Amino acid sequence: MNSVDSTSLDASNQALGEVIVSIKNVDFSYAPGERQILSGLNMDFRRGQVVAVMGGSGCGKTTILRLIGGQFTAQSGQVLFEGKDIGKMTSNQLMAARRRMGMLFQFGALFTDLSVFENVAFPLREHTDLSEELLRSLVLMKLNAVGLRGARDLMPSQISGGMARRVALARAIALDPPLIMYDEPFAGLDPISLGITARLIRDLNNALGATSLLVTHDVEETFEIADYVYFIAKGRIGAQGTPDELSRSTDPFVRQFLDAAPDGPVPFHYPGQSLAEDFGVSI
Ligand SMILES: Nc1ncnc2c1ncn2[C@@H]1O[C@H](COP(=O)(O)OP(=O)(O)OP(=O)(O)O)[C@@H](O)[C@H]1O
Repeated sequence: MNSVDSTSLDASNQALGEVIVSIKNVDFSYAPGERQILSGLNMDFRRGQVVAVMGGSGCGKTTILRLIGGQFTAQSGQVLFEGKDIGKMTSNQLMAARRRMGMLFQFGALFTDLSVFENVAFPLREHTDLSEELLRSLVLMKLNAVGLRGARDLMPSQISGGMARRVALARAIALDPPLIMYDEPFAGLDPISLGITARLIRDLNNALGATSLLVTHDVEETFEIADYVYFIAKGRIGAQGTPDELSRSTDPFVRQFLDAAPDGPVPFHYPGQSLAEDFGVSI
């Protein structure tokens, strides 16, 4: 189903940065005997790249972030972060690894009782012993990078949703993480804020020399900023390639996403009983 032939992929891979996260043959379900969410999943995330993970609702995109963050462990296979198996780390090693991962969760919730400044300062206060002066400079630099240095003293209730997302972004990069994970960074944003956030994700990634992993449904913005895109289907990779390669793809699965078709290889209905069984009628 892959839209890219493997020979050209191998050749282009050699010119790319080193792999920072590697998912190797991962099988995962949330509990024994429950539905298998991921099966035989393989993915690589390379330094310097913005990589998007897309796919139908409930296909396991957020689960992939949780495996990388070590909140859950795969039943088989490996999730390697900077070459080390996340699933085999001690809690101290895992904490150290997490300090090297910036996370922006769905709707990027801020601490409502802390100012914009203190929200961004929070991870620095938690994880470093920086002097107040140095901390102030770092926070203002991060706020400057997202265009909100002037908003430092405002409370979350005093800023717009788009601004709040940018503060959350500044907080996610406070510790200069080599890996930044975004879960639905564009959810609920108006088109202008959405465009600004997308551009910021790209620009911050370039400025930090980091790797950004983006779980999202917004094809247009994502294809503008991503270097590489994985489409997940049935617990594994349904298609992968650069935005250009995927845009030219004739694969029905890829087309369903790009053309926003309601039904296709990805079914509209979550698996369940038939209509006849639920409504007691023969259809
Ligand atoms: N903690 C959990 N325990 C049990 N099942 C879960 C848990 N979290 C998620 N699931 C199930 O795992 C599947 C994958 O969920 P996940 O959140 O990874 O999907 P997703 O692709 O991110 O979806 P969406 O795009 O709708 O956010 C879903 O069917 C969900 O119901």
